[in-house]
Amino acid sequence: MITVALPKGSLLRDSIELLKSIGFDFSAFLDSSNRQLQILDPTGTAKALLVRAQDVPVYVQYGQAQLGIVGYDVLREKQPQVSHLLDLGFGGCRLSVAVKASSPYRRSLDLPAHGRVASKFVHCARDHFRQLDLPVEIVPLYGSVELGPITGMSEAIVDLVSTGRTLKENGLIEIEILFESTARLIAHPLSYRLASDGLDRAIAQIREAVLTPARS
Ligand SMILES: Nc1ncnc2c1ncn2[C@@H]1O[C@H](COP(=O)(O)OP(=O)(O)OP(=O)(O)O)[C@@H](O)[C@H]1O
Ligand SMILES: O=P(O)(O)OC[C@H]1O[C@H](OP(=O)(O)OP(=O)(O)O)[C@H](O)[C@@H]1O
Repeated sequence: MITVALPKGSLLRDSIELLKSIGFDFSAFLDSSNRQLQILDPTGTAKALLVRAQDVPVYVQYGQAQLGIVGYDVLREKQPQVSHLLDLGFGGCRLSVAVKASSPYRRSLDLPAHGRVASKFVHCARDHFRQLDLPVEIVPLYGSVELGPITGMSEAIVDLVSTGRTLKENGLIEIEILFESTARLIAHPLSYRLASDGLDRAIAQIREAVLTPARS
């Protein structure tokens, strides 16, 4: 029995579609009335756990799930001890620095020393400003990070940008990209090495499905 940890939110639909293309059906997680956090595929050969995006690597690192699907951004932020297997190609976004469009800042180095930067990605943000040798205070938030500069709580944010619509509608502009992100397939290192429970076959099928443009 293979167990896969799936992220709630933005990546869920594409993750379920990908697994469906290799014969595992977890579409019950897309039903808004569903409250089950663990479901069996109808064939009884695989199980899925529905977890918060940032918790996917936790279940994989500790071996409760042999496989997981998670954004590269989360892997950069959390640095979990998991095997990185495959870029799945969906969930494209980037981690960027953004400021109020009306501010004078046009690159990270324009920000004032000891200014505040709000982010859900505190480690990535800290690393970015440390590399620039610019001392800033990183203010940890859990969401709606754009409110930092809008309310005057912070000069800047480090947050995910995809279409750019959220920034635009909140009067912010992107001034620097830290890195690009897509969804990744990760594995529990020991399970991957032992290739137990048909894991190698499932990984090969996922690889094939990702390389084949049209999924059924
Ligand atoms: N706007 C977006 N467009 C495309 N992919 C995104 C977007 N926002 C986030 N992602 C990707 O989806 C993953 C999950 O993001 P999502 O916004 O669903 O959850 P979250 O808000 O990070 O998690 P939680 O709600 O548990 O705090 C991110 O780690 C990223 O890889
Ligand atoms: O560039 P866009 O396509 O507008 O997408 C970017 C938005 O998506 C994510 O927010 P999410 O929906 O996860 O909300 P939260 O992080 O604020 O909780 C991210 O934090 C941005 O706010």
